[in-house]
Amino acid sequence: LSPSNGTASTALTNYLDTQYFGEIIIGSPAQMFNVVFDTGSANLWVPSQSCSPLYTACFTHNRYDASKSLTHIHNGTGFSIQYASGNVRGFLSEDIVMVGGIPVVQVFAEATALPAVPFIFAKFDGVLGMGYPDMAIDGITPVFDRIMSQDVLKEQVFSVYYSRDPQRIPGGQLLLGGTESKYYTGTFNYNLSKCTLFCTEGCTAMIDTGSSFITGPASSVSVLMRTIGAVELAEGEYTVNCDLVMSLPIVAFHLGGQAYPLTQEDYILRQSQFGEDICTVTFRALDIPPPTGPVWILGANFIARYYTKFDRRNNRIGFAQAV
Ligand SMILES: COCCCC[C@@](O)(c1ccccc1-c1ccccc1)[C@@H]1CCCN(C(=O)[C@H]2C[C@@H](N)[C@@H](O)C2)C1
Repeated sequence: LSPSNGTASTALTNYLDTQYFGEIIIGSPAQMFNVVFDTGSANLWVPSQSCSPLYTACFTHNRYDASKSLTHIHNGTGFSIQYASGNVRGFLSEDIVMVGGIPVVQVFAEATALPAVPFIFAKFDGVLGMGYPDMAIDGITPVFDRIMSQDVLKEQVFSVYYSRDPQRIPGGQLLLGGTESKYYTGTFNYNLSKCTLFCTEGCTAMIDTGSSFITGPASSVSVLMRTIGAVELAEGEYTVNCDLVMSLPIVAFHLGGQAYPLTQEDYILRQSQFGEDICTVTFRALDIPPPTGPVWILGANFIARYYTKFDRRNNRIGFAQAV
């Protein structure tokens, strides 16, 4: 926490433009964990020392050891959180959690059942939910809400920078309490709380720092894919011929009356597999049922282009051109 200006910065790692995560500390003495700062959820969990070694994904990640922390407070309540990829189960504990150098006494979950898929592919240990309290399982006050109630931040906001270049250090930044001028140009445009997109049903969008890609209603995504000549490879996953990438159109999202264009650089993920280039389109079809859906989820590749300010004071989201 830089005392001068009431902000707290956490450097993020960018793994292949698909996983962005940063370091937090839990307990005394410090136990370090890499976590995804996820605006699509609102709970903190990390793998537990008491996770059975049968769960490979626990074994290959840092695990919280309550018996080694002098500030650990027992809770023991059961915990389970459901993601699109399956659920994570465990039990609640309480301890000092440090984010960007700010300490909070936090109730979090120790994961004792961590599904191998997808967590054996995770370069991070756990998830720190940055979403609203009404998303929190077991009514636990989220980390950022506890930090805001300490009145140590200059502004009740946090900002996210995701770099587009895996070689760039740092791979991103989470800034609590303000915005980092070196990561954006121009001014912020704010969206209305309920932003509509080009889809006819006037669906909404959510900005999700914990999603790698952009997902949208299957009907709209398939129209978009047909327009750009992409072919469906696996369920909801599309690819294009790498030679045609340069001729792909710009795709713009309209949020709060403002256009947010994405170029092919922003929405094509070029990976080489077995020596040949695969060009994956980073739009995915995902039908989320009402009342939440239909909804577009704008993930990392959108945030990498548009530096995002989550303004909790005014309940709005601001975007500026990312550097
Ligand atoms: C930008 O960094 C993204 C981190 C990767 C996210 C992710 O790609 C992932 C990859 C490998 C291993 C684990 C996880 C992963 C899985 C669960 C939680 C957090 C990370 C997720 C894969 C499944 C679908 N998905 C979500 O539902 C995500 C949606 C989001 N809101 C979360 O709540 C779950 C994204």
